[in-house]
Amino acid sequence: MTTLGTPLSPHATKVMLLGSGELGKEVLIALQRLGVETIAVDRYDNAPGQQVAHHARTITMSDPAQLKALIEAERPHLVVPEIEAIATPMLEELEAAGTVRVIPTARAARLTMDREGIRVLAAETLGLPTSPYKFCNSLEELQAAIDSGIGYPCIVKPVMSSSGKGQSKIDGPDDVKKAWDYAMAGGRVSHGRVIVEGFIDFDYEITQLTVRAVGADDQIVTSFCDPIGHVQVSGDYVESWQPHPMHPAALEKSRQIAKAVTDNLGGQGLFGVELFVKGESVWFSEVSPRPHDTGLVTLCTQHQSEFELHARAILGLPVDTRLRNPGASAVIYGGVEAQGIVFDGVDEALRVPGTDLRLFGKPESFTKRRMGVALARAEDVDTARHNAKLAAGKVRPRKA
Ligand SMILES: Nc1ncnc2c1ncn2[C@@H]1O[C@H](COP(=O)(O)OP(=O)(O)OP(=O)(O)O)[C@@H](O)[C@H]1O
Ligand SMILES: NCC(=O)N[C@@H]1O[C@H](COP(=O)([O-])[O-])[C@@H](O)[C@H]1O
Ligand SMILES: [Mg+2]
Repeated sequence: MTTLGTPLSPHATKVMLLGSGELGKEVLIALQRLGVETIAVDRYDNAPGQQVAHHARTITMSDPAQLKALIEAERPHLVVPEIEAIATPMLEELEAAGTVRVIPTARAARLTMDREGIRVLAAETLGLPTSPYKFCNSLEELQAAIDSGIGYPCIVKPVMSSSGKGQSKIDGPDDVKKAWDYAMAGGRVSHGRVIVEGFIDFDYEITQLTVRAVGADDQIVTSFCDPIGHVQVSGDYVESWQPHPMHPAALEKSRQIAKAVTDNLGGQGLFGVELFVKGESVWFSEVSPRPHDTGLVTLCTQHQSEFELHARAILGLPVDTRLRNPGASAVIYGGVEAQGIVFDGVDEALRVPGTDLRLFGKPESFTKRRMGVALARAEDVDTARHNAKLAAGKVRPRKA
């Protein structure tokens, strides 16, 4: 049985988000609606989620001492990682000591914190199909890995990074040094280590949202959302849509892979399993043990968005993953480097039929920082994609 309390009272159900960007903000809103007391943590003040939570805290989440002190001071019932760059070994310690429950588990947060833990688990422990890969600590090791089997083209990424930061494609020997230098500059936490992956020439890629929630008989039940198709530019998502039509065999394989990975990671919550598909072949790419950026589209397509699904699943509540209607999302980048920007054309954007917007409220804009997203629902995915891109293009961020 799940019992929920009253926020700001001695019997509050308290949830702490570690990372409070656009994805955390929506999880926080879903939790608020259920009367959960929320604590939004991030590395900077006024992060999107901090603007909607009961409490806002700013710390260096990759510092184990700061993380421990905050968790011990706040004593949340659940700690919900929202980004990778967290001192996850400390979360494991606190979970083992019974201080807190980590979503989905502290081990899952540690394994997915960098590319190495999850890739070794998927490819070597679980034997799932992935791109060929190698981890390298220097430019020389990178060149050797490419020469001894990975070949060209290939992709280099810092072991700890996300949203394509520090990622580049290498087409030939001339690109190797540039890719190494770019990776060194682009990781969220500098590690001096990269993964080089053989390039998969896929037909399309999907995110298979997968939920582990408590069923009627108190057992964990796995359920799947409809596949989400997406387009990535420089390793960052720019457009997503749902449902993405798939060959039944490819869908079946995708779900088998998603089940194998999420069974192993365990716990309760929503996962975004990233897969590459070519014909009936499917490769595992990576997994987020939390809502996925491409899943922002579910805000306009599902009865329960990925954020509501996550909130429900972590609280032990039932979930409904059904699609309501086709839809699409299109990203709005900052386009400028400035604090406190303004957005022109919001009215024009919302005149596009079936559209909605999320402007995240990030205090500072960078040219390639995701500042908002346009959402469109429609009779079919093609119309939705067209309208989402049209609406996103009408929003014009600028310096105030
Ligand atoms: N081995 C590969 N072959 C072909 N394309 C790839 C490969 N690895 C990555 N990509 C492309 O780059 C995109 C981003 O890669 P990946 O998901 O590993 O980066 P990320 O920084 O973790 O991104 P995010 O945090 O947004 O998920 C993929 O969605 C895919 O489009
Ligand atoms: N692919 C992962 C992803 O999209 N994560 C989302 O981006 C935020 C960081 O944004 P920022 O870099 O603009 O601060 C994170 O907090 C999360 O919401
Ligand atoms: Mg990814």
